Amino acid sequence: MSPVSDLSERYCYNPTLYWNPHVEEYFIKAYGADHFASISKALTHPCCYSCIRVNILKTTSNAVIEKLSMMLHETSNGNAMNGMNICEMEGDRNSDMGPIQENFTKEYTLHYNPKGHDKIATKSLEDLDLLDGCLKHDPVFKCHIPGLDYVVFVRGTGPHKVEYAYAPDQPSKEVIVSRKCAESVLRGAQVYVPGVLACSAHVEKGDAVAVSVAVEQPEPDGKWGIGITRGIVLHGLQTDPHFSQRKGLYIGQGTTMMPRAGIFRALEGVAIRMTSRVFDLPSFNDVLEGEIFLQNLPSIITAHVLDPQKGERILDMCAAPGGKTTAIAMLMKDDGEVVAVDRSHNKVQDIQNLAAEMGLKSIVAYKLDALKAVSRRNESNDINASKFVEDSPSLELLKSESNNTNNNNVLRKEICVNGKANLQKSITTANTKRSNQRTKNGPGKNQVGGGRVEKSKGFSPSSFDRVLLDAPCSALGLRPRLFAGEETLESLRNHARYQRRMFDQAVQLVQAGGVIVYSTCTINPGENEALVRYALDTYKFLSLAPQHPSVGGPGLIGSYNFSDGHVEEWLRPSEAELVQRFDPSLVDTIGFFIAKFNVGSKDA
Ligand SMILES: C[S@@+](CC[C@H](N)C(=O)[O-])C[C@H]1O[C@@H](n2cnc3c(N)ncnc32)[C@H](O)[C@@H]1O
Repeated sequence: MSPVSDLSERYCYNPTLYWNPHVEEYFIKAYGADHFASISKALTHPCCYSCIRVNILKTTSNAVIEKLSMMLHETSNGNAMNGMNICEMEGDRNSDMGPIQENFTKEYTLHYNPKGHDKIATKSLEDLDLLDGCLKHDPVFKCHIPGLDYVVFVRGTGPHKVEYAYAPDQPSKEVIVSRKCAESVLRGAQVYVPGVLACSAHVEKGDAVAVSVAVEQPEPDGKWGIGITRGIVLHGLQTDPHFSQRKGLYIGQGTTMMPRAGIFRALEGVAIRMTSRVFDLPSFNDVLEGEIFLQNLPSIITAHVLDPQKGERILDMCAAPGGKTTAIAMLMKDDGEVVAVDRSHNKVQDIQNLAAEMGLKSIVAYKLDALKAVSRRNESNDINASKFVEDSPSLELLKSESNNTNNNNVLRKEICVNGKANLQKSITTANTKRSNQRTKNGPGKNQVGGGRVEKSKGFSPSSFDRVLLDAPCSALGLRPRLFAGEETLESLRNHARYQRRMFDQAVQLVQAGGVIVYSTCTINPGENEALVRYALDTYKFLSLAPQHPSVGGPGLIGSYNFSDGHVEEWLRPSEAELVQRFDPSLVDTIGFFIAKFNVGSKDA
């Protein structure tokens, strides 16, 4: 093999997804080897569209489309919008994924699949002609599904062949980034300082560098590891860490924003600005903040299917970072109460911060284990918050703080999020002192992200109109994914077990006549259907919602796997119409599952 073709094989993007061997065996049995190989392949690529939820309480889809189009227009005049390049809109898909993407926009096949993979119908999608037209002419366009016109798509391109600036006679300047960093870069992000693991010697600010990713490899002890000490020098030699394994794991080329030493000394900041990417997707970091939210389409649909109404009390059981919570509050026009719980303190803060950024006041967030979401009899506290995890100054005090410090925004955010009756608590002298201190000095570092989180002891039975259980899962369907080896058969089984127990809590908390939506993201075959069957068998007053009026079609029950251009409807093929409306390439999660239950009389 000539050195040049050797290099072109090396400097390309053609990853193999590693699985735990038992899990791989299990999936191959379930899907068949070819189908599973195509799922694996599709997982390593990002969806070629970015999906944006417009905050219609602050702006309109048309205004967002106009602003984004203007930004893209500036891009075509040479000013990059976070890396998006409108000139490449027609794309130069390589043979790897190109045909799949083509299939997605033209046709898909429906399967009814209660047990096996019996194909029942193949349909061409007339709706998609319209969509196809949009894609060709408009890089930014509104979702055509009735009722979802607050969703906007921005088209990206890829995979592209990147011309790495390597000179065959000398080692190229290179950077290795972490897997998490690479997954973000594939979705449009820049390379930030903490993501850089290794770098060539003598790299200066402004150098062109080839960017590759270190993916976990099997180690002799049977575990997975990357075997790189951060800061290590790359020499462009076979002896470099991961030299041979990095073949086919190049995600683009970029320009260093600081010299090598700076990259490993700095705590934050952009280390490399990507100039050529394998996938060209826009990054929305700092773009129209508060007006738009980047969110996968199935997540948006989940909140939509819950169909929350103004004035209602809604529970979001595993809520962080708050994507669906904020979607629910927006659909309720911020009128009512959205109770968002998560078991992680920091993640509850994320919910609070997001709610504040989006200007939503109807959201209250608590730290709570969803497995204990129903309060015990003598602890019933539908004031809910039992105590603050961190100090909790009164609403009035927070207001005065916000007027007196330089970090008004952050504090105002906290007031917005926590500004409910239950915040009006007595405060201790110590709290007052600390708060006064903050008033004087401004909030400390810990407060900047929103330092107060309330703990809940749970909620009274039948105290919610609707409950969303966005159950924790393997998240195996999220794209792009460069490593899947951490999931074991045991962990897959555990997810299923916990989901059931959480569902039991949801059933107790929702009132008769209410709604439960169960959603999860996994490619684990049969798992989601098993929960639905368990729910219907155990709770006779539950029924699968036959219809979702605001979407204008039959209910959204089932999952769609589009790895090879096929959508699979698992439970109710007669209700597949809504899925038909999707262009599966716009669905950026493989195997997302949503089931909506109507709650009848619990006495029955
Ligand atoms: C799939 S994510 C939820 C995503 C979220 N619904 C959204 O749309 O932004 C799962 C979340 O469940 C939380 N979680 C896991 N186990 C939990 C438990 N026992 N109680 C409460 N939250 C839990 C995790 O901390 C994680 O934030």
